[in-house]
Amino acid sequence: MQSLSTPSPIKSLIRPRSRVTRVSPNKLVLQCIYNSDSVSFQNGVGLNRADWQSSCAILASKVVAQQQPIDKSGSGGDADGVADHVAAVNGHKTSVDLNLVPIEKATSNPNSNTSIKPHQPQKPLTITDLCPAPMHGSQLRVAYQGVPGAYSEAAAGKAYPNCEAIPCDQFEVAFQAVELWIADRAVLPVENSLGGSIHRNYDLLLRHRLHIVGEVQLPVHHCLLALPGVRKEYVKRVISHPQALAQCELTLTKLGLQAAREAVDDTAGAAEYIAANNLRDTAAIASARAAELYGMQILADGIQDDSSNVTRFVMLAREPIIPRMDRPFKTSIVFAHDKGTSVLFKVLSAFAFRNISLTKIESRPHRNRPIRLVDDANVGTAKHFEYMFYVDFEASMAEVRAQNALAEVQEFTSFLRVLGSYPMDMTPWCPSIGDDDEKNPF
Ligand SMILES: O=C(O)C(=O)Cc1ccccc1
Repeated sequence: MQSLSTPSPIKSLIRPRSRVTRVSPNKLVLQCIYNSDSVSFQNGVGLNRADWQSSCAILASKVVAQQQPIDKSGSGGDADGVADHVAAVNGHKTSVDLNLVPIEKATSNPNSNTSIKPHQPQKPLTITDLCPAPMHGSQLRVAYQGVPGAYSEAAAGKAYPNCEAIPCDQFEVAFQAVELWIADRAVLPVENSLGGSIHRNYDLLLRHRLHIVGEVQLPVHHCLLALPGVRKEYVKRVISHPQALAQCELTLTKLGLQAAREAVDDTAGAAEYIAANNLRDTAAIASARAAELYGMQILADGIQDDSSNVTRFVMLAREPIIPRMDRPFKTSIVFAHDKGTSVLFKVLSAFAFRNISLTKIESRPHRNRPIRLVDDANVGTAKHFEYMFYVDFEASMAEVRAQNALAEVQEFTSFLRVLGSYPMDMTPWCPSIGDDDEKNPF
């Protein structure tokens, strides 16, 4: 049975040396003059793009805050202070003076010198000026890791209906595709309700300067796939993404499969590999769509160990979205601290005292400084592992309480970055098909 023709995934891309900047004619050009940091750039050239985009978020938060009642609780955080809070948090330790100048109308002659006119009084900015009209996914190109039939592809379709999903052979490639303007967004799994966090993507979030602009929670329904005619007894090997293998471990054992488990890059890729190589002793854990795409039969359906198996994906973009307060928002941050006692307690209390709920705390090795040695003449040298801490909390950066909490956290951390402030996925979901009691008698 021939597999359907499917686009081949983007292979590794050359890591960009300089960030590609492309400003569309109607896009405002930020002329950001940073004081004390002595960092300045004109027309979006000079400072790296991510800092420029953070400035957009700063400006946007300032604009949004000016539309919100100012917090009179004495906890500070007036509208004027908003840019400083968010500026400090995004790594700009000084206040930012933003002058917005509209660029010249694009002329027909590309070589004409469309120099920026001196600043003249312009009509007041509105949110629409800073928030390009959503494209509702109709023209969006969305990079994901895997091949067609992967759950990441399904997540891309849930996040951006009618988008053009672009398969990439590695998570890193999906990041680079967005940075190189090959894609407009990337959708990547970050955690699963059974298998836990996908650490690779937490590390990549720190290494790259993309912004989290949304999340989708996707119920994952695993199937055991094999070539037509293959019986379960013939299977000597089961291959799939490590997360999928972990999510189906108990069920595979209960199915009596005496087969070796082998991890591959993605679930649908496992099915494609079996079909392409006509492997009659190998089965894949993948989606029903992968079975259809690669001409495979479903030996067992709904084999995840728990019917409420959900994977959380995040959507990444080159620019942050404007934090709002009209719907439930979540904010993701990453921080590190040098030394000092009970720093973690202080960080958590900065949120607790403002009644902000945390939904996630994840620690990852501090790649640049994995171990800190603390000498004590009396008892020798203590070796402290150094960590980066990722925290998700349920508040929008447009809220004064969130800005104040981060301003406080920034006081006792050596590094703090806002990965994104974005709408929570509130879509109802039904657990995967299957009788939960029968599968989970414990
Ligand atoms: O391999 C895939 O299909 C992915 O998209 C990664 C993944 C694997 C298992 C559960 C959720 C996402």
